[in-house]
Amino acid sequence: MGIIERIKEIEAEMARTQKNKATEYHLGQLKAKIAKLRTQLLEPPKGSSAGGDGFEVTKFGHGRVALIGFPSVGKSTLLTMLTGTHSEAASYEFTTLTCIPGIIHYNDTKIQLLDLPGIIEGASEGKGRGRQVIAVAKSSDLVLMVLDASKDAHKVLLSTDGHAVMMFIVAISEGHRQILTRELESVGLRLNKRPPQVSSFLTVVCVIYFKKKKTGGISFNSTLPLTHVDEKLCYQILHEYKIHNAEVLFREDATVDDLIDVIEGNRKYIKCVYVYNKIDVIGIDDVDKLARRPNSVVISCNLKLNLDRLLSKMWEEMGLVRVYTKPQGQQPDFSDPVVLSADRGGCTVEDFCNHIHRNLIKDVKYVLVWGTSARHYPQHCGLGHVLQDEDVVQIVKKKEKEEGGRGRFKSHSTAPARISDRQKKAPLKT
Ligand SMILES: Nc1nc2c(ncn2[C@@H]2O[C@H](COP(=O)(O)OP(=O)(O)OP(=O)(O)O)[C@@H](O)[C@H]2O)c(=O)[nH]1
Ligand SMILES: [K+]
Ligand SMILES: [Mg+2]
Repeated sequence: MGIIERIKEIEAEMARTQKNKATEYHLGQLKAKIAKLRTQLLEPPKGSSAGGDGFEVTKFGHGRVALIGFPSVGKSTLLTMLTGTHSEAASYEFTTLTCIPGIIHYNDTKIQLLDLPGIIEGASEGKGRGRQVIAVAKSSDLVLMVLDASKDAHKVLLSTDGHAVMMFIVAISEGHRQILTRELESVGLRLNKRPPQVSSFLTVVCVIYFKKKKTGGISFNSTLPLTHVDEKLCYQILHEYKIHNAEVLFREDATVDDLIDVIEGNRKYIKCVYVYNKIDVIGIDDVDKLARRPNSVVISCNLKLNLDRLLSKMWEEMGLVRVYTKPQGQQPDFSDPVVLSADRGGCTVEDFCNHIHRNLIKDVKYVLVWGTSARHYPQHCGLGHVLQDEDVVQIVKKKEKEEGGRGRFKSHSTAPARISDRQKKAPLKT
């Protein structure tokens, strides 16, 4: 039996099983079984070498954004509008068959936008080009889920005397949104969710702390009463993964799914903006409703409506931090920022230095910072200081004397002329 058939069989068993206290453990175990199979499904088939199907696009620029959606919602039209790179658009479904990259130039950064084939229910199991598309989505920093606003049809039934008696709101785009979210979730993508286990050396936000051990059995603890998972269920899930020695600490009232995510460890937490296209063909009241949904932007490619708002929302969600380098005695080059990201690589002075040159860090004495992250201008900062968008940084090296030091970065400072202008925005930002 193939992996997909086994998943289907377990899903059927879960559907048959009534949910109650007695079946809770069994259901948890089945969930873990499915998670394991789905992970297997994503592994590339043995003996196949990647390549040749038009989906391997080299990463370019400061971030990558993928256009995901059902066929004919306007993904290719949008790529052409935002990047100027032509991607074939037509009224028939599956016009696009591969991955088409374009570049958005925004705020002195370059963002790679990827047009992709439409995906449908079953994509994660390989329907259409589903698996390739999902793999590209997983490699992105942001997903734009494109939805067809015109598919949200309202149907009003009138009684004989002309009064509305019943109103159906057939929200097809909402259905599509749920299907796509499910498809992406089933292969380990988590949209707009906080990871249950995040630990970097700076922030430790752990919903579940989980660590495999060599010996000592399983220690299960929680810092608060749990309503979804108990010790027995946790043991059973771990057993399913053949884990017999581990430390598990629940810091929040997490679910079985969260626990499985932590054990699998291959989940990708990714931001998603819902883009409702084709608002030119629906009424203003419906546009208003869609626009009020969380993380959503309404647009029309045909009428070029609200594309600016989409770009600014995209920028906001990507959380890119532009830092301008200021050589001593000179103005920074405001057209050529070092671009950092809190999610990828970090935004500290150390990250900034490593970005310029990997050997630079050992020569740095301190840096001078102008901008919203500084309390006063310029602020002397160490390597751990966290930079913010549009900060200006001058590096002061250890060996340099106050006057006449060698190299690109000399000590002594002149305030950058444009900074006062730029920082007029500062009080708004902090
Ligand atoms: N009314 C309206 N039609 C649009 C808009 N944007 C795109 N379309 C039309 O929608 C159809 C599909 O557009 P595409 O850009 O090919 O859609 P796609 O999502 O790339 O489709 P596939 O590649 O087949 O998945 C075309 O006929 C477009 O002209 C819009 O803003 N309003
Ligand atoms: K199309
Ligand atoms: Mg297309």
